[in-house]
Amino acid sequence: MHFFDRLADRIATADSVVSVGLDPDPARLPDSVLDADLPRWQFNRRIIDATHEHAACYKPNAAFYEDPDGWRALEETIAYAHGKDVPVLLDAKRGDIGNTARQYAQILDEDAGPAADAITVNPFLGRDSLEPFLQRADRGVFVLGRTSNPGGEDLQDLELASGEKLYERVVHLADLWNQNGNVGLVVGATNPDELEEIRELVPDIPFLVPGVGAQGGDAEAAVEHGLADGVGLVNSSRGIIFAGEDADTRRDDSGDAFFKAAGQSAKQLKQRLNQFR
Ligand SMILES: O=C(O)c1cc(=O)[nH]c(=O)n1[C@@H]1O[C@H](COP(=O)(O)O)[C@@H](O)[C@H]1O
Repeated sequence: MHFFDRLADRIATADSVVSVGLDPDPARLPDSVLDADLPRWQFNRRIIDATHEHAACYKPNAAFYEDPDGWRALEETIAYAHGKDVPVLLDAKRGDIGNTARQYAQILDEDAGPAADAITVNPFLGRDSLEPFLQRADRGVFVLGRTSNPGGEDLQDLELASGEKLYERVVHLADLWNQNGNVGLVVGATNPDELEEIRELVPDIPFLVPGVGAQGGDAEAAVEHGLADGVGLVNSSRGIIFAGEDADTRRDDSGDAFFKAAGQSAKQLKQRLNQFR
């Protein structure tokens, strides 16, 4: 089954386009998980328990798992999310020469262990760097289009000789690369004008829209322009997983209040986004 069909099913089941970002910064974990064998896995497990009814997908960012314990935590997390019928979008922003890209793409391969259902990729190295991902028709490939960070404009807004901006060229290429119907675009909620413009350029491609919550992006624009035929994702990471981070809650041994706050935050974001769907 194609990734975007699976995602559409999940969006319908959860009545939600919320992507819950699993970015378990070790410096911010609550005391209740610190004694566990794998604190990041214990943290994610409790976040998933608290939020799964409201999650269209989980988006672990690979940066928070790039050490031996981290990869174990990530594998457990992917398997657990799948056990709750929630797809996993690995935010790894991959992009390298073909020979290397083939290795990176193995994270989409179930033979090698719990596999991500989709991945974010960086288009800077061009089509061959993305080919090993694009050819996996059953997996989603989200190409960075216009990112949410302030420095995104340094390169992405550059005007080419053709008069197009660089991000517009990337969007056009992503459309060409979408021969298997598995390409999405990453467009930050902090750029509502670009969101609207990119949606006009590619009416049929689902977006992953990060930047609501901690980065202060525009939730209404994220929904209005992020969805293609009702399919797309609006991500919040810190705004959900650390919603319970006041000093008392964080030190509480049971963790109950901490994780309850994450569940409430995911539910509130779902309800807010649903007003605009
Ligand atoms: O690809 C991404 O998900 C991404 C692209 C982008 O333009 N901006 C962006 O914030 N992200 C990721 O989305 C998440 C946002 O986290 P919060 O700011 O905590 O909600 C992080 O994992 C970022 O790496």
